[in-house]
Amino acid sequence: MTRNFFVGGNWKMNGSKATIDTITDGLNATKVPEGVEVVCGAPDVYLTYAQSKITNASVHVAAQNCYKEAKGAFTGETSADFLKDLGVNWVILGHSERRHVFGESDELIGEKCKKALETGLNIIPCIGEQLEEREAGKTEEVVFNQMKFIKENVSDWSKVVIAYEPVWAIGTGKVATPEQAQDIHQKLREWLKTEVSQEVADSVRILYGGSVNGKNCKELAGKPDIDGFLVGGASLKPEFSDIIRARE
Ligand SMILES: O=C[C@H](O)COP(=O)(O)O
Repeated sequence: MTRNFFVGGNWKMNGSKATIDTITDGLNATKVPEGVEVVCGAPDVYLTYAQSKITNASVHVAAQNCYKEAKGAFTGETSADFLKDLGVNWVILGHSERRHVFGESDELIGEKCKKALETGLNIIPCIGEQLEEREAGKTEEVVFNQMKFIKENVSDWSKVVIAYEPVWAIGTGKVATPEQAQDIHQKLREWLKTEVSQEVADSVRILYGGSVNGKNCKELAGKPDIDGFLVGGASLKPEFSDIIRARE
């Protein structure tokens, strides 16, 4: 089964109109290989601005989070319905910074996945172990448990792209080795086969995230169960174009 290569950028809480102009100029000038999907997670306040600047038909805009309710007294939150209304069809959910800086639980992330899918969005749910958990030999236990809460809330797997991001590799410059990443990706695919179906295990894209850059992307992209990346820091830089073309 061929899974189209997928490159997500996560700008996190970075940017300004001026820097978005530079980033989107780069994206618009990038020849995205056929079949490759590119989605960039912009801060909410810049979603419409980023959309207005992207002319490359292969590049789409994502939100970095949304809430589990459609509307109401939830000051400061963004609903999946708002995103849909703006024509934003992708949302990153359960990023490690949402989990560990803002204390989002597996339950809440599951509810957000459910609501976003019901609203018609495509979702990029994120999972990944912390350093102590890896060192304690608990990586599989942690990521399978995170997957359980996602699975219980997924109605349509064709709208899901999973991002495996070991927390110790995020923003640290300490990338997982291609073997470490492949090992967990392959185990996640096995888990999907057992817990969901062979078809879903074969078709769902599993991205790697954590210190991906223009130099290390090719070797990671060569691994059979790595279907793309979720890129933080390097998605703000010109090297993001090299990552988009990592399989060439
Ligand atoms: O969502 C992206 C990840 O947090 C990776 O960030 P990074 O590429 O800066 O390590």
